[in-house]
Amino acid sequence: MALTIGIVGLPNVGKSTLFNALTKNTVLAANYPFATIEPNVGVVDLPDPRLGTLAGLFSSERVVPAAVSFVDIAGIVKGASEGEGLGNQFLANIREADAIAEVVRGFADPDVVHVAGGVDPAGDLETIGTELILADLQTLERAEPRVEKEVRGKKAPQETLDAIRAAIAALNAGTRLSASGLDLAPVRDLGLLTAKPVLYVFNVDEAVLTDEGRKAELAALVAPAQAVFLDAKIESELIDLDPEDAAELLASTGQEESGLDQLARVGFDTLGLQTYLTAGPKEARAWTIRRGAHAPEAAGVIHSDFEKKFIKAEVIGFQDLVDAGSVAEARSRGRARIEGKEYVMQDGDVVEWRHG
Ligand SMILES: Nc1ncnc2c1ncn2[C@@H]1O[C@H](COP(=O)(O)OP(=O)(O)OP(=O)(O)O)[C@@H](O)[C@H]1O
Ligand SMILES: [Mg+2]
Repeated sequence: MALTIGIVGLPNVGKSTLFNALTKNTVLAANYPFATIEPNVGVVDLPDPRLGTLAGLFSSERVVPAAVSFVDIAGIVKGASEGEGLGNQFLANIREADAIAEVVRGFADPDVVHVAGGVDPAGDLETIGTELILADLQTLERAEPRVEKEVRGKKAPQETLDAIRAAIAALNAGTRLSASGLDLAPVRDLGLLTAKPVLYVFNVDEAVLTDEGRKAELAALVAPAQAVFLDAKIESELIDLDPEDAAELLASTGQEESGLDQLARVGFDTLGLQTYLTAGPKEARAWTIRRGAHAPEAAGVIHSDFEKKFIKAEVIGFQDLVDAGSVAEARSRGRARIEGKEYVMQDGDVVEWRHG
């Protein structure tokens, strides 16, 4: 499952700095608005310390973590839907994304220009929220006459047209589609942006990172969506440090976990995803599945035949395996379970599939 997160936000708020830190790439992060024009795509490994442990137990040659790809696009300004700034055509680059990470500026540095005049997280959230709604309205209003014609020609079901009209009404009332309660399945192909889950990344400085009250205020602006607080500039320094120095730098800003690890974790959570693990002499590997997925669906992530010809699975909880020290010992302790089609996967299950 290629999980893709599209990064949006105003110009000059630190999207590319964050993207660089995520991907250890060096895309142009520059102190002027609209530094990014072409979209950048980077694939990031989801950090998972369990894989190293598994690789040790199985003497695996390599470790293959789950991956998340991030897409960094140009900044969006107020009026983008009417062509302000660089317009909103760049949003097309994230139509395929599974989720959106919205970067909001919370850092003060007066040397970094803010396109709307001053640091104003609430105002920025409003601006981007509105532009995403307007972008979806454009998409839907363009689709409506085409689908209407298709319905007349019996090439599309009436239900698609109804869904388009209901979505237009919700957006005109200022409601994001994900909060509209509408069944959006008939319009899935349109890649509507406000239908995607969003998480918010507040790009802040040390003053905010160490101020629990301020963080609570910012989190409240986006609740019930999740908020991650990080300093994109520090994150980009962290990735060049060895683990000890990195931990020290983090601790000095009052954090236990790097912002990037937080982002990966919260991103998975927002999307309702989890991972299960496989291990052998070749590789120890994490696989991305939906929370609540049954065993055959999880097997299908490796190969569609595993799902079609699913028979059963041998499942050992990660901690049980570590405690036992080997699969053989876990079996003799009765910790290796044989599970069938109805089994609901748990995060960190170590699995061996049996298929026909
Ligand atoms: N937490 C931070 N504290 C201070 N400065 C920061 C922070 N994060 C980013 N910056 C600075 O802000 C400037 C803009 O960053 P960046 O180029 O990443 O923004 P962007 O959102 O990608 O902009 P654009 O939309 O123009 O591509 C850079 O000079 C960067 O170093
Ligand atoms: Mg940029």
